[in-house]
Amino acid sequence: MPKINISLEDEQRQFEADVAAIEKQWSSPRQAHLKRPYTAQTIAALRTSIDTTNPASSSQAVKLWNLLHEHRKNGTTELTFGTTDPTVVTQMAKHSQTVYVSGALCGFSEVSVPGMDACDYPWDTVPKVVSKISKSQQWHDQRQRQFRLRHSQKDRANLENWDYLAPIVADGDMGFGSLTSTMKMAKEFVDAGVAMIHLDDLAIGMKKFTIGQGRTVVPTSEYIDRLAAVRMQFDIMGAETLLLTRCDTDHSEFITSVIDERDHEYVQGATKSVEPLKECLAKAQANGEDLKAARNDWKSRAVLRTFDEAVKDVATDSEYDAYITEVRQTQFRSLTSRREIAARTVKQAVFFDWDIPRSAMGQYFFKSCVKAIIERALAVAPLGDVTWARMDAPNWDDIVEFHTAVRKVHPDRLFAFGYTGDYDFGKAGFSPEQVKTLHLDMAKMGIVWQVQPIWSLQGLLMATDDFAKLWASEAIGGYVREVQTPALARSPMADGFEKLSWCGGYLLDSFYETVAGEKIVEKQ
Ligand SMILES: C[C@](O)(C(=O)O)[C@H](CC(=O)O)C(=O)O
Repeated sequence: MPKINISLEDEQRQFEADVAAIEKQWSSPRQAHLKRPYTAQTIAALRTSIDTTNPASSSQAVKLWNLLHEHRKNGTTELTFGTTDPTVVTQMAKHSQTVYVSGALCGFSEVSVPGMDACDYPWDTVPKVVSKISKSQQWHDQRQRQFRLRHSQKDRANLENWDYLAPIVADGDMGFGSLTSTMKMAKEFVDAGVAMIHLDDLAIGMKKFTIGQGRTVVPTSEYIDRLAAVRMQFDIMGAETLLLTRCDTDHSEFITSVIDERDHEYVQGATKSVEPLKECLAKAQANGEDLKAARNDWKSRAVLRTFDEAVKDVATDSEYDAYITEVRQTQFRSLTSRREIAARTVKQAVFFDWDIPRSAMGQYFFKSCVKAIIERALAVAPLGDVTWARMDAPNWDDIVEFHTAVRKVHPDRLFAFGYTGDYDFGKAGFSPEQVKTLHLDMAKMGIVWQVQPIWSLQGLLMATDDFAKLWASEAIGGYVREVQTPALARSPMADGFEKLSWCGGYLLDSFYETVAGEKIVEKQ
């Protein structure tokens, strides 16, 4: 292997130039809001010798950044939906300016063994789908360009000209493993051409929405580390890729560890001396009892409370006032510090044990509230570009409280919001009129990117069901009437249906013609 032929002085000069370029990028209007826990020197030293600092992901990210800022300025919003299918993406491009690749959808349709959205598929599943979609977008852009440019300038006025290169936003879930898995995933996303990815604070292997138990979050410090790992990977690549800091703390019921005192206010403990939950459930299982009922019975016997609530239960009003006033003098108090204040301000002993309720997997009980979500969102905001507080159910007051509080600290913040498929707006107190203008009302709070992530599960399945029924009952007669005729009627130049344009027939011909040396473009 030959040695690298560079003098020590040149190597140093190159390194200093790299550092200066990184610092310049970090102070640009696109990146100036970001705060890293590392220096440009560290990043410059982590790079390879080959310049990889201009990936397609960067131009797509800047396009998205500009689009979202335009919406923020105008009080409007981008509306998109989730898909994994490149053919669907071509039609979205006419109406939406971004595309969403949902992890839930990938878990159903893009894996060898499908399953519920538990993020248990390989970490490169979603990046691969982004790559597929991005290549397809580029191909549609290429074949449209070629089709247009084979027409005279005058004729082009009547041809469609879609922006197929809609920035792709993708689901990075919780990063799928250790920090290095998260970095690898971020790298694959950038290489795939993604414009923005979101990462959340859920615990790996514990993402559960459906079985009557809430979700599990990781400590704030672990959430921050995850996002810092992604930011570092983007920086190593010199990428402008956007990071959407999603927070899944809303309605989470567990936390994996109490290592970070910022979380202590929300951890629940037993306030009665009962047997550990784990033992109670093991006994119930051995006796063939209903585990859910046993769990609920145990919870009512253990009387789960946060430490502050436990103090309130035993203190007089004036004792509690003295306790909470002192607690609030510092923003994040550890349990030890809280216990110490209670010992001084409250006469009665406070029984509180957060180990008794721990699950067999070691989780602690966690009491979610809007304040906890706000604190987490603020803790990670400097590492990211857009913020999303994911909600299990739409709650207008919570939405307003969250966005108002974060905007107080970051007035220019961009926000995202996902409408989960089974949101029951009526049950959540929304009138039909409110739902009609909800996207606009949210836009006014800076929620500039709004997504229906799993449209495929509701919309596409319904459309497919309808068509399958029609085809089975009316065959080609039904097809001609309901599909072919209206599709062809979208001429002139309905995207995809005229002159084999969508299918790339002309592009294919032009490859053959070009190789054969024929002049195919009538230049004006
Ligand atoms: C956005 C999401 O992460 C997804 O995978 O599409 C899901 C969607 C959903 O559950 O409806 C989520 O919000 O967690």
